[in-house]
Amino acid sequence: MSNFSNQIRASSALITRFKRLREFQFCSNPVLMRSRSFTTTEGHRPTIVHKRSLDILHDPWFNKGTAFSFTERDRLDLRGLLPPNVMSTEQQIERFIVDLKRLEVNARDGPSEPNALAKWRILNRLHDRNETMYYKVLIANIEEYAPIVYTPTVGQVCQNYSGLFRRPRGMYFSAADRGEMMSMVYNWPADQVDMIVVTDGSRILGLGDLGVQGIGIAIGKLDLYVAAAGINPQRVLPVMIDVGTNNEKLLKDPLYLGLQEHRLDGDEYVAVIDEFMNAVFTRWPNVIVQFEDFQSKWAFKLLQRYRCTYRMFNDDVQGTAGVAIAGLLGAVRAQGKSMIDFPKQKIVVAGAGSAGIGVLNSAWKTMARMLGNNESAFESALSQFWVVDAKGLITEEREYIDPDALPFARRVKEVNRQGLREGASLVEVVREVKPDVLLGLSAVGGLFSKEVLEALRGSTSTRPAIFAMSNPTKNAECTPEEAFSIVGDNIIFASGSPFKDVDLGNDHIGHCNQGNNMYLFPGIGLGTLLSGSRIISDGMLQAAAECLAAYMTEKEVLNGIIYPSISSIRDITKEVAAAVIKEAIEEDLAEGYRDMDARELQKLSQEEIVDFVKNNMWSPHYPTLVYKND
Ligand SMILES: NC(=O)C1=CN([C@@H]2O[C@H](COP(=O)(O)OP(=O)(O)OC[C@H]3O[C@@H](n4cnc5c(N)ncnc54)[C@H](O)[C@@H]3O)[C@@H](O)[C@H]2O)C=CC1
Ligand SMILES: CC(=O)C(=O)O
Ligand SMILES: [Mg+2]
Repeated sequence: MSNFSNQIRASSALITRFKRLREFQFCSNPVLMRSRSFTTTEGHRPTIVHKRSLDILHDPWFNKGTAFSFTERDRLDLRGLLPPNVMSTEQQIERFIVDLKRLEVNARDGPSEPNALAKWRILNRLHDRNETMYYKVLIANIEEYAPIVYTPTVGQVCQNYSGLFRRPRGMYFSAADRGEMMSMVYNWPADQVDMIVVTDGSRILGLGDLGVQGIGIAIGKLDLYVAAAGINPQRVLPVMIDVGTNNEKLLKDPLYLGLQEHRLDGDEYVAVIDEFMNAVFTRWPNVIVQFEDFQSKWAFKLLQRYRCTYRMFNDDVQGTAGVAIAGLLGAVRAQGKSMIDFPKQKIVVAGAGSAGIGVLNSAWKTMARMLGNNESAFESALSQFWVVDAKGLITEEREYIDPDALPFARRVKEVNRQGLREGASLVEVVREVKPDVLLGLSAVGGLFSKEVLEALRGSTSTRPAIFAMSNPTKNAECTPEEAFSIVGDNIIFASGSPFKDVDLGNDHIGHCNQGNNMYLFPGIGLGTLLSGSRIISDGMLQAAAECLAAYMTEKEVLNGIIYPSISSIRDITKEVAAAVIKEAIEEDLAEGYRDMDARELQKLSQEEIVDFVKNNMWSPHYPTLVYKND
């Protein structure tokens, strides 16, 4: 034992001497000295920790794994608990990425779905070991790994969650917890929570009711909050409200992790959500709650119920609407027209659920505003939309129309004049209307069939736009290959989940945009947090959408690029957050954040607001740790 200790001490003394020598050489080289400030934790204050030894290694927040320095290992009783070689962060990441990539090399037929799930597993395990490194990897490789932690793979993760579940992440409130939620929220270790993403699992992406397994989508969205908006990962909380499931397969599955009873409904359901909202806002009065993937039946009702009382929004209704508006305005510009021509666009929407109706309402209001914002402007704007759901074209003749879809039901006489009728099929509608835009939020993969796309060739637009926005990939209404090959090279194409650009030959690229609410929700949340607004107003949401629309340059939109690349998501999120703050200030809603009170906020210029946002975005780095026993 003592021999062994002596050996360790001797070799570590040697290593220390070698390191000092290297440090000396390093310090005497001014170029290396400059670059050093980027690679060490110098300049960051130490973090006081109240644990040592294995407790540190098992704590993903403090853990640095093989990157603990020798002095730190001594200080924190870690000596002997880690392999002796001290790695830099860069080395750690390289080792991790090599492991991740090995899967691709080994896969017989190239990257495949099981591969994607395996990547998720590896990333998730990294998250459990070392959160700092996890977010470093995610931020540095966002284009590659957003499709793993978010759509499309997150859909598969939710479908398989019972099997994938390892360490718990987030909180679960169930129908069985009624009356207990107020005390339960205190079981969460963090005294401060900035962002909650909550789902009841009733409509996960386009995959339907996945019950308790829907927690995966809340986790995925919050990963983007950290990576894109720089929300501190110690202050995010994924939440699953398990009120049962109507998915018969899950009800019978012996491995299912949730309540095996049918969903609560009516007043009983609302009482559970009310109790949850009351509990979280009591413990964390400044938290922002994002509702995610609630079935349409409840999405609108809960939004109306809470939006004037709590800091909350519904991402599927409001985030999607903003992203769609930005894309629709981009599509107008891509035709070489001014945005103000938007009210002339003929738009066919397939899908009248939470997402479709959210988009329609927002597009209607945007057109009406451009036309003068009066009664006749609203009336005239309405005539630009044709809505098709599972029963076909919605007209006033329909026996029951969801109240949220009612404004968009076409007059029967009017559609008759157009050669259409109640329940007309999508292909008939496209053929007769000859729309500028065909937008899908139906959750039906392949809905934009060959016939539908052929009908769109008759569009009166110089540059028809196709938005196949349903997720995940297999639920997209069509693929970009289908769209470009059938409708033509000149179209604008966007999809909810990522697809590769299409090679059109002759050095031409058919650009595939990702039209996903990920471009807005992180900025809406961050902007609300930093403004200190108690609610999220329509104006704040509109400002977010306009900011995204204006982000793209004229050259980009003319090339068919209407959304930014995901690699710039941190930058676009910063701009969106600043736009949200500016609007909150203008509407007199901003109450300030920490040292920046409402009056100080009001004095900031546009650039200063952007700097304020930037300075409050968390970035992953290892702080120096110091033990303190109290
Ligand atoms: N790209 C993005 O950012 C977002 C995409 N979505 C996607 O939108 C889809 C729908 O979401 P929700 O509106 O909440 O779902 P939902 O289930 O409430 O609505 C689906 C709608 O599609 C209609 N529909 C079904 N079959 C149809 C058919 N054959 N033809 C035309 N319409 C049909 C239904 O009648 C219903 O109105 C999901 O796949 C979701 O992933 C949702 C939010 C954001
Ligand atoms: C993107 C998203 O929120 C959805 O598909 O539901
Ligand atoms: Mg969603």
